[in-house]
Amino acid sequence: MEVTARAPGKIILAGEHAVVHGYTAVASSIDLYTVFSIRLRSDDDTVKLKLNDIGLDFSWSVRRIKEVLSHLGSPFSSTPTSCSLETIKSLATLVDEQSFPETKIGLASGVYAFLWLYTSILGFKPATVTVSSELPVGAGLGSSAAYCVSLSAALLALSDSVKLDVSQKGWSMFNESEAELVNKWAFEGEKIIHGKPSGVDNSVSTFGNVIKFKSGVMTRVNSNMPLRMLITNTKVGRDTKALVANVSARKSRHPDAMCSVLNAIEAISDEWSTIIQSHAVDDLYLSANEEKLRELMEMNQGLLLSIGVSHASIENVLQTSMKYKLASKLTGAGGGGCVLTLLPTHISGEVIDKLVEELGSFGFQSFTAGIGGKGVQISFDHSS
Ligand SMILES: Nc1ncnc2c1ncn2[C@@H]1O[C@H](COP(=O)(O)OP(=O)(O)O)[C@@H](O)[C@H]1O
Ligand SMILES: C[C@@](O)(CCOP(=O)(O)O)CC(=O)O
Ligand SMILES: [Mg+2]
Repeated sequence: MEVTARAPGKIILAGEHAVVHGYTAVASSIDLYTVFSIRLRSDDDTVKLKLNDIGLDFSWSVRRIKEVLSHLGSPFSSTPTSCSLETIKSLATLVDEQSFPETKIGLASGVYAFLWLYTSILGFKPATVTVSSELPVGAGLGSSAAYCVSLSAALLALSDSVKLDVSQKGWSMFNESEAELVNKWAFEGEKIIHGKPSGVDNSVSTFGNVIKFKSGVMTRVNSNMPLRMLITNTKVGRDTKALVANVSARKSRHPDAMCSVLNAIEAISDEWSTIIQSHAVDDLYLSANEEKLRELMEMNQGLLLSIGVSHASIENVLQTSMKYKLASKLTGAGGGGCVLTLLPTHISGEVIDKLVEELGSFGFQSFTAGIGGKGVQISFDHSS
């Protein structure tokens, strides 16, 4: 039997970075998924990991994994546990032995997260594990969270911790307490990749839809507004962990100024959630709300620039969309990656095409994605 789990990426509508410091963010799932498939093996004693998006394959013998992690005793745990620094070092040994290419070393933390979640949830069972994603990796659309959520979901489906109906056909959902367990394990994985994640990305990937998130607490937001965003990938590589650390360093250098900025970002998130929950009584009301969101995006972006997470490529997208009277803001950690441009309902397809073409002339790639769909899902294939 093969177990497959898929988890969506996300856009942060308002409040990235601020949310790491306990201020509110509003985020939505998007219909681009990361998919993990796991097939347990009985023919040999290896754990094989195929990372299709980055073209890397790994193979560890169970004996070697046991040997390297022997200081942990038995890593099986029914409750989500954090990976210690000492254990990360041991996991790095396992990865180094497979001669990880120097040019892709930034991706190694994802493999550490894999090894931690795998051995913690499933123990030392041989298997073939494959991951592939529709999300750009490291571009602000929450690929790290979708990776950790789909991996945790597939592992838990094979463990004794959750009891799923494996005879179900097609995609099925976890119940609330199972989803909560998936989310908690995924957060432990995100910690390995991000250092200090807020938890907003794994929560929206697990539960889907639109959420408000503050100090580790998620609230579901009932969006009643048709939201359309153009997502532009600047293709400038960046690393969430480094950007989050830079913001924290700036906060300790300028605590009062940063506190004011983060408070202002929180006010923007709160207003976002109020606006999208309101019911438009007519077209006039809808365009007035769209205009408010446009201004909130402009303000949020200005504040993100002030905390040091914008980038020349992001500013280029802002300037270009401004020519079409459209507002944009970075999404995720910034420093490159993806930018959101709000597409109001009245805008014509022709204008969008022209904007996409102009953005394309800089080497950027723009696309739209469905906003606010389901969270993590699981499916079982008995044919193999
Ligand atoms: N499909 C994938 N295959 C391998 N690693 C992945 C994949 N998706 C995410 N990752 C891991 O997540 C990291 C990117 O996370 P991050 O810097 O937070 O960017 P984002 O979450 O915005 O895409 C990568 O360096 C890698 O370790
Ligand atoms: C910057 C931050 O708010 C979002 C990071 O998103 P991403 O990994 O860049 O997709 C960090 C966090 O909330 O953990
Ligand atoms: Mg991430």
